[in-house]
Amino acid sequence: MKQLIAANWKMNGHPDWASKVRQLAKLVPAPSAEILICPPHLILDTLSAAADETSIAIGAQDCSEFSAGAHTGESDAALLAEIGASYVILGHSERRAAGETDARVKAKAGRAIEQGLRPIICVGESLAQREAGSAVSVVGAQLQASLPDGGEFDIAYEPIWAIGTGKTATVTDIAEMHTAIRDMVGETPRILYGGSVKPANAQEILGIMNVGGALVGGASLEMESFATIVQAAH
Ligand SMILES: O=C[C@H](O)COP(=O)(O)O
Repeated sequence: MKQLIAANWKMNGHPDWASKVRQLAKLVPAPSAEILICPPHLILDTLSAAADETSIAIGAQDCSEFSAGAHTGESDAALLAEIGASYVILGHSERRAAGETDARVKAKAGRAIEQGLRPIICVGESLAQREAGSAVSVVGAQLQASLPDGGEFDIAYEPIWAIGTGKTATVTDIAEMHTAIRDMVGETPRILYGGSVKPANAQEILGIMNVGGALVGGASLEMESFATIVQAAH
């Protein structure tokens, strides 16, 4: 399977940013990796229209575990798929910090798969957990409790202390964790790395064994920078 280079725009964007999708398509007309942009839900349909006839996929940043109904403020997976999403990020640490549980991530993943979305399930340890030597067991427990029972999905390993901080995990840390995750989940899911991925370190990170792509935050907001990361994939 191709590596997946995913942009998580978080709460950044504007309908005008459709132009960024067109710019990216021009910068990387024949990418060797799969490209995904996950914009805020409010502009997902606009971005999806801009991505039409390009090889860029559009994804959501979360979805509800419920079907349509009395769930104020939630995003229905069926509707996200309808307006152009093919992926959904689930269990990002910024949502886990706001109370998202493993059980809820698992329920959301089940619902997403049912509606034709491919979940990217995020896991990762805090700095305190890494320093205590429990990074692998923390991530293992998250995986056990939050992965769906079937269907196709990807995993993103994002050490919390490396997100938006400019600190990247070392090659050894990434290799050890990705190998541990691979041993836990088997051959199928891609295992993306996320946490301060940027043009300067992308090639090295994407070359590590068992790294199936990258989930990029800050460096995905400018298309020149994101395109360089896409070009570093294999
Ligand atoms: O979802 C993306 C991650 O949170 C990484 O963000 P970052 O590249 O800004 O560190």
